[in-house]
Amino acid sequence: MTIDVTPTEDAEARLAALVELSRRARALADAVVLTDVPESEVTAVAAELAALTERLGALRRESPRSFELGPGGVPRNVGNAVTGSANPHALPLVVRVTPERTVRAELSFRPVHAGPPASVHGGVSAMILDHLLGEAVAAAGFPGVTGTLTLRYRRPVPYGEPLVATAEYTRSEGRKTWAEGRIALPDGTALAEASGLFVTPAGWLGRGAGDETGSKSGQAPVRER
Ligand SMILES: CCCCCCCCCC(=O)SCCNC(=O)CCNC(=O)[C@H](O)C(C)(C)COP(=O)(O)OP(=O)(O)OC[C@H]1O[C@@H](n2cnc3c(N)ncnc32)[C@H](O)[C@@H]1OP(=O)(O)O
Repeated sequence: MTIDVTPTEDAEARLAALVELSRRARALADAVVLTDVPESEVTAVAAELAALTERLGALRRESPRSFELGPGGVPRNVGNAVTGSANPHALPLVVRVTPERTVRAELSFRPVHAGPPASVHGGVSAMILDHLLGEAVAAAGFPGVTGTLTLRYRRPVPYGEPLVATAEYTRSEGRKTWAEGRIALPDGTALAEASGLFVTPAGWLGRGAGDETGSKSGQAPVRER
């Protein structure tokens, strides 16, 4: 995997502007799903948005930014659909690895994530848990891609309320690694639970810290098996 940019002061300032643009785009999406303004106003705003989209499209990349090194050599993935601060689709989820190598994220879904009345679409919860389980296997030294993901939806997941998502590695066998996770209320009441099997692609084995496809790319070093 190649690294997109060498960070410079200008690149960081430009990224900060993209992060702000993404934040405003998220607010726009929520405004779209909640607006009750008259049709004429909706039509006028749609026309303005078309013009803005054209301005942004004047210079286009082939794909969103991927893994890259930020200041201090810290890996990041600002274009990621779940965690990317420069991707309007992302919450963005901020994932922390605990000293025990479990992972944890505090999150709050928004109206744009609605599925059933007053609650979050099950596929959106699955997306968050898929990512979090992936972070858990990576934190344990067994990075991989999702092979299977199983969810149990225990209670409706609300939007607009603080929630906590956690996940942990459970076991590994050859290139297969299992993890479990959940989205819960702050008091620990589980709303959605997930278990998943992740497969380390054969091409990732034998790569560790310092390899171009290892830690430099933001992918955790692969543990000996
Ligand atoms: C720090 C950064 C953290 C980032 C976290 C990111 C989390 C996001 C995770 C994702 O969303 S990844 C995107 C969704 N997943 C994919 O796109 C995966 C697409 N599938 C593939 O690329 C390949 O099918 C895959 C790498 C999963 C397997 O291909 P292989 O050719 O390596 O599998 P192979 O046939 O050699 O099988 C190896 C073992 O895995 C098992 N296996 C393979 N695919 C499986 C599967 N899908 N489900 C369960 N088991 C599977 C297979 O049975 C076998 O088990 P055994 O060793 O016991 O025989």
